[in-house]
Amino acid sequence: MIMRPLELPDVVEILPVRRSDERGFFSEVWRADALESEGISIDWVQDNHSFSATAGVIRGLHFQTPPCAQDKLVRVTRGSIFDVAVDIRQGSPTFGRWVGLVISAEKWNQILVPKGFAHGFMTLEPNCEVLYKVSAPYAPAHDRAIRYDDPAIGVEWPDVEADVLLSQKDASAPRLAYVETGFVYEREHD
Ligand SMILES: Cc1cn([C@H]2C[C@H](O)[C@@H](COP(=O)(O)OP(=O)(O)O[C@H]3O[C@@H](C)C(=O)[C@@H](O)[C@H]3O)O2)c(=O)[nH]c1=O
Repeated sequence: MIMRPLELPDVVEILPVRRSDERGFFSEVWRADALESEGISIDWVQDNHSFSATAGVIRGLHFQTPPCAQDKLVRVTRGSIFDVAVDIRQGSPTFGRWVGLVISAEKWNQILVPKGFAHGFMTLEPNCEVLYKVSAPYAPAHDRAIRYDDPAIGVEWPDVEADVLLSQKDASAPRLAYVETGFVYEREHD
């Protein structure tokens, strides 16, 4: 597995190796011991799978508040998405900043979005299947959404020449300034 840090510290792109032969391919998509040697140790407790039928579907920006916060490891087995993580840790030097990258079945890459970040994605084509692991179970009372187009965050969503399609929850989500995220930035020890 190749690890590639992104512009926001702690958000990481992971590139699993794909071993191909005449039958197809085999790939280790998560391996605790390999990631532990990179300083990443996470106990996953739930696997999610979502399907979006059209291009332009936006899900997000979502997170669960502490103590039900979730790390997420996201990958795509069909189609492609523009995936976004936003730093929502109060006091963080990068609070409110976002990072985005294309995750696709073709690239076979993954993004690790840690606790303290809101997460969302836009489908870049029809029929996208997104799979992700989370480190805490779904807790509806702690589930929060932030507006995908909050100007204070300024995510540059790609132009996919399709109407944006949102859930009702996401269409009425508040801006980050009005959300109590519950995350406080902890400076790393020297
Ligand atoms: C997230 C979740 C939803 N649900 C239910 C609630 C609802 O009836 C239905 C759809 O839920 P949502 O509209 O919240 O689904 P969706 O908008 O796809 O939410 C997801 O978006 C991405 C960006 C994330 O990061 C995820 O953590 C999650 O928040 O599924 C579960 O049963 N378990 C879960 O873990």
